[in-house]
Amino acid sequence: MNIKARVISLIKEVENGKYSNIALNEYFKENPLTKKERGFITELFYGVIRNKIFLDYEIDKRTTTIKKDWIRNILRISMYQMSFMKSDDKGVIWEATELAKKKFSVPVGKFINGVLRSYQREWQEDVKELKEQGKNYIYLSYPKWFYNKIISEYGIEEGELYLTSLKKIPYISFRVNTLKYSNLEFEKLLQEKGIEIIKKVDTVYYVDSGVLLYSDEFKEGKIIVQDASSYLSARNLNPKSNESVLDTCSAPGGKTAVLGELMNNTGELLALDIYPHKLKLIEENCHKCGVTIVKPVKMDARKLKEQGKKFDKILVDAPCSGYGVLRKKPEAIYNKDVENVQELAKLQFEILESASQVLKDGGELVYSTCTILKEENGENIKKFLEKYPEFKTVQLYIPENVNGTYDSVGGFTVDYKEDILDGFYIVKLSKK
Ligand SMILES: C[S@@+](CC[C@H](N)C(=O)[O-])C[C@H]1O[C@@H](n2cnc3c(N)ncnc32)[C@H](O)[C@@H]1O
Repeated sequence: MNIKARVISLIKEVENGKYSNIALNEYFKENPLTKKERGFITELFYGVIRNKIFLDYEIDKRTTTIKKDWIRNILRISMYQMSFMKSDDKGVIWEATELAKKKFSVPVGKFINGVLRSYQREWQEDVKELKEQGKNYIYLSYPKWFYNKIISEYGIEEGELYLTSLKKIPYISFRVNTLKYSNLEFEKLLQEKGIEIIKKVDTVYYVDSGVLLYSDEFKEGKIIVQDASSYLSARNLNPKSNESVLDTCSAPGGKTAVLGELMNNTGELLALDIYPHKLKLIEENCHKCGVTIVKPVKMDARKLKEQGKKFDKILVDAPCSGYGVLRKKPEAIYNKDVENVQELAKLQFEILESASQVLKDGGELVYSTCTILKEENGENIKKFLEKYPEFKTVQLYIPENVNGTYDSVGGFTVDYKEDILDGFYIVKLSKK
C-alpha cells in the first residue's frame, strides 16, 4: 500500500477514537518498515493531527462539502507537506492527484489538484491575515478557549512560545530499571543496535528509535517506557528503604515502580486508584519491574482519613488536564473544554488536602501533574500553603539539563524551554 494511503487509514483510526500512539505502535508492530519509512509515516501522521484545525480551515475555505474522509485526509496530508515539511510542492500535488484519480475518478483527481494549487498560491497570505485578525489560534491549531487560557496565564509572547513548543515532535524514552539492569548495560545495547541517544536524564534515555519496544529487555522489565519528567516526580519523593509510602493516584503504576525501586523493595508501598479495573495495570507493571512490595488498593484519594493510617512519604500525582503531554497525545486538545480544568483543579485540591491529613509530622509529600496550567499547579499549591501553614515547600532535585521555570511557591514547571521532556509540574512539601 502507498505510504500516504497508510497514513490516511491511521488518521481515520484516531478520528474514530483510538489514541494516536497506540494506533501507530500497533501499525509498526504489524508492518516491518525501514527506519526512513517509519520516520516519514510518523511525521505525516502526527503532523496532520497536530495541525488539524489550521488544515481544515484551509480546506473548508476552498470547498463546500467533503463527504469522503479519504479526500479530506489526502488534502490535509498534502497541505501539511507543503507548509511544514519543505516538500517539493509540484510533486506533492501530482502524487495526490494521481492517487485520487486511481481511487475514485479523473474528476476527483482534478478537484484535488485545484484545491491544492489554490492552497499553494495563497496559504502564506492566509497565515498573515489570520495573525492580523487576531486569529493566530487557527494557525497554531488550538481551540480558541485553550489559546485564550494560555495567553491569559502567560501573556501573548510566552504563551505563544508554549503553544508552539507543545507541537514539537516527541522522542520515545526508556528508563533503566536498576532492580534488573544498569545504565552501562543499556548503553552497550544501544550501541550494538545502532540507536542514538538524544538526551539522558539520570536513568532515562531519549532515543531515536522505538524498536526496543519489541526487545527482550523491554519484555523482561529491564527497561520501561517512561518520560524523565514522570520519573523525576517519583525521584523527588526520594523514599528510603523500610519507609511507609503512599501513592495516591497510581495507575498504571509508572511512578509506583520507581518508588519501589528507590525503596530497594523494602518497607510499605500502598498504591491507590479510584477505578478498580486499573489496579490490575499497577500490579502487572510492578510485577514486570520486579517490584514486590506494592499493594494496589481501590480507594478514593479524597477520603484517605478513612483508612486510618499515616505515612512517611506521599506522592500525589494528581489526575489533570494533561496539556504537558500534548506532544505525545496531540489529539487530546480537540476533546476537552474549559470547564474540565476548573473541575480538575477542585479535585486536585481535595486530594492534596486529604493526603496532607495522613502524612506523618516531619513527613514529605510530592505533588505533580502533567499539565502546564497554573490553575492546576502553582495556584493550587499557593491556596494550600495559605490554608495549611504547617506545610512548607522543600528544595527540588532537578538535573542541570532539564529546562524549565520555578514559580513563586517553589514548584518547578518543565516548560517551553525544554525541547525533549514532557511538560510537567513538580513541587515538594514538608509537614512540621
Ligand atoms: C496522572 S494519572 C496517574 C499516573 C500514575 N501516577 C503513573 O505514574 O503511572 C492519575 C490517576 O488518578 C486516578 N484518579 C482519579 N481520581 C482519583 C481519586 N479521586 N482517587 C484516586 N485516584 C484517582 C486516575 O484513575 C488515574 O489513574
